[in-house]
Amino acid sequence: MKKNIVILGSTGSIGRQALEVVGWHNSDLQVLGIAAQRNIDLLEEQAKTFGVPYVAVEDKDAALELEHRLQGSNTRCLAGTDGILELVRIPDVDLILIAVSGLGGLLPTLEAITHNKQIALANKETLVAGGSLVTEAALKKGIRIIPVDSEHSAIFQCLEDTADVEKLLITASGGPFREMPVDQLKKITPEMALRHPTWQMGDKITIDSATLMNKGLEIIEARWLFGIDYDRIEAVIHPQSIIHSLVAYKDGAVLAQLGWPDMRVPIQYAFFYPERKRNNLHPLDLVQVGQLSFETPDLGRFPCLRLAREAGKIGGTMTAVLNAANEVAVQAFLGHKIAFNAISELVDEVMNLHNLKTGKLDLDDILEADRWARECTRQLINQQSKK
Ligand SMILES: NC(=O)C1=CN([C@@H]2O[C@H](COP(=O)(O)OP(=O)(O)OC[C@H]3O[C@@H](n4cnc5c(N)ncnc54)[C@H](OP(=O)(O)O)[C@@H]3O)[C@@H](O)[C@H]2O)C=CC1
Ligand SMILES: CC(=O)[C@@H](O)[C@H](O)COP(=O)(O)O
Ligand SMILES: [Mn+2]
Repeated sequence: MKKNIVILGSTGSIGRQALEVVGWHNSDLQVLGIAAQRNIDLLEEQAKTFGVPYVAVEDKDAALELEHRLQGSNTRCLAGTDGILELVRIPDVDLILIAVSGLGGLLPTLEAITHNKQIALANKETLVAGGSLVTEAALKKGIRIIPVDSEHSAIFQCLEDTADVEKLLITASGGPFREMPVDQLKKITPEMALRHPTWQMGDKITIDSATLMNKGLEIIEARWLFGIDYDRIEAVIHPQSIIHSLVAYKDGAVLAQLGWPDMRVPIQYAFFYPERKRNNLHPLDLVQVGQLSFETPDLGRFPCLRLAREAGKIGGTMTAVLNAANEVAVQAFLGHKIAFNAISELVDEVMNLHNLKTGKLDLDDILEADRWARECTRQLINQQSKK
């Protein structure tokens, strides 16, 4: 019997690769739903190519236009966040791939858990902002979240008994500015920061990789996925991106997962877990790779990594604030409104201004912290631009 899947964020980098994986395994996988924010041209094409019965578009005007275009076809169009949540609830759906960017992943993830759907999670912002809420809900329902983020997929594949784990070692490429003199960092343009050395990804995560916020977010993501405390999660720079992460055990053994930097591998793994399927990807050739090297991250050069770890340790609403401030700052940088180093400065300032809430958080606490931090970051950006 085919596995019925829904792909949220199908027009993005992960979503497009996920559909490629579906194309390799079309006798095992059926796409029942796809969703995006507003790229209706690609959604329409994907719906036709994969015979998808439901599409959802977050932007309501774009949804109306797509609904019009799909009249007379076998595809039904749903609109807005409610439409995306409706997609998640389709009774026959077995697995939801959450591959939207940003906090837009939180509500669909919670909805998927409520409706007992298996989750393949690419979106890291969901666990950064709402890790306690999401993992508690999943635990209560007995739902296992299969990580798609390459490092977390690697750890998931290497993980035996968490009680025996000494440390998780999360690898980082170091981004395009690993060796740039610190005094030149403020001259970085979005075009320079979008040239990732090893991975082809969406804009937001590519900027996060350049600031190393991505690694900070991934440390928080790992804390929630694997229940390991922050002191036992380390980031290590590995510029070749061949080792996707490692698990060190108390007896001195270290397990790692290796492969070319290609997200189709963790996507396929999550679709078929615990089964492994053959595909036509080039096998890893260690002789061709030649050398694997490692460095300690430079926290002076990359303050975002330090800030993320601090936010994680503070806990409560602070990680939602870190995430929201970063999302707003990254968009402002991409829009040429602020300098590269202003991203970390803004996140730092917003974290300092935040009135922390700790203890058991509900969804409203997280959404309110997110709303406050976005507004605060925007105000700080506006004040700066008036100077
Ligand atoms: N790309 C990668 O290799 C990796 C990505 N990830 C994580 O996966 C997630 C997706 O990344 P990536 O594919 O690079 O991102 P992209 O920017 O390439 O794609 C984002 C996708 O999400 C859609 N989207 C954005 N916001 C919403 C929303 N509110 N509601 C519905 N759809 C929305 C976009 O639609 P539209 O096209 O209409 O704008 C698009 O389909 C991120 O959280 C990222 O951190 C993790 C590891 C690797
Ligand atoms: C592919 C993937 O999982 C990304 O999160 C990747 O890790 C980004 O590269 P960096 O290691 O440079 O952050
Ligand atoms: Mn990653």
